[in-house]
Amino acid sequence: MTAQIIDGKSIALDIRREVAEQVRQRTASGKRPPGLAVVLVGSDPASSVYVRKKREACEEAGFHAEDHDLDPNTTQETLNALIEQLNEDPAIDGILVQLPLPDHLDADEMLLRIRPDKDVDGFHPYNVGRLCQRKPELRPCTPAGIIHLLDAIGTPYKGQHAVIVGASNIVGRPMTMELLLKGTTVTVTHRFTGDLPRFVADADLLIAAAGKPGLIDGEWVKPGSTVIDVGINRTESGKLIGDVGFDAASRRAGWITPVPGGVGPMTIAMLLRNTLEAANNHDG
Ligand SMILES: Nc1nc(=O)c2c([nH]1)NC[C@@H]1CN(c3ccc(C(=O)N[C@@H](CCC(=O)O)C(=O)O)cc3)C=[N+]21
Repeated sequence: MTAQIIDGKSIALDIRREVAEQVRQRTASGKRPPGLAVVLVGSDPASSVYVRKKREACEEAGFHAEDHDLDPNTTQETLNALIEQLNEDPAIDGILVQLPLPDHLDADEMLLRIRPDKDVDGFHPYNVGRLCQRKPELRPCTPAGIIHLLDAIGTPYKGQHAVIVGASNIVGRPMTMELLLKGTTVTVTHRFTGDLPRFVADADLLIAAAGKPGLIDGEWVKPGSTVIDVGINRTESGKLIGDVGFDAASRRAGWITPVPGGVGPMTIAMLLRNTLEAANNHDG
């Protein structure tokens, strides 16, 4: 068996075109364009690449995009003051503070200060809680993007066993809630799970989000299953690879996402969607 490739890049482009069209309609009817503020503290090279991609996507969609590049030594007080200013700014619908923050800054403290209706990452405790309550408002971008991909291939969800590898706040935990909402049976594995191969072998849906290159041997994958690889790891030669051994996995799976060109572009498409949604909510 050879898995069919889930073309996240192309599905993401469709969404971006759709968002751009809706932005055109908004502005044609006299409304302001959606506004996104992207805050980057320091200059971690990987973060800079992602932030640049987000900013480019915003411009292409016709958003008002603001860059706030802060010094790596920025204090919590300065960051708090910037968030306060963006919370009050009527031209800004979404605030994204790129993670991870430098070690001296507290991300949880920062997230609490973002107005929940501007929290386009879906990381504020209010939005986390609403998703857990089964009443999602702004939803985390990567899990929402994965659900979009799974819907696109006609995933039946109910009666399926999803195994999520990695329990992070940005992917594993919200992904668990999204799949529960769909009626899937969910197992979350993490660094203390023994016998990972046993769980992987039972997964109809495998969501690999550990951020460890090649953690999952493709030979463990259940035949005919769907494999979603969220890992983005750069090898010494500069190549991007996921958490799953792609070649062996694609001989066994029914569907598989590539890295790059799978989940990554969907994350950005969902960020644009969330920002448009926030803008629509802000107009009344
Ligand atoms: N507050 C916050 N929100 C985030 O959404 C957030 C974050 N912090 N910190 C870092 C992670 C990572 N992330 C990615 C977005 C796009 C690609 C992406 O477009 N990847 C391309 C290739 C990228 C490349 O060439 O390096 C792909 O997979 O095809 C990847 C990763 C968002 N994140």
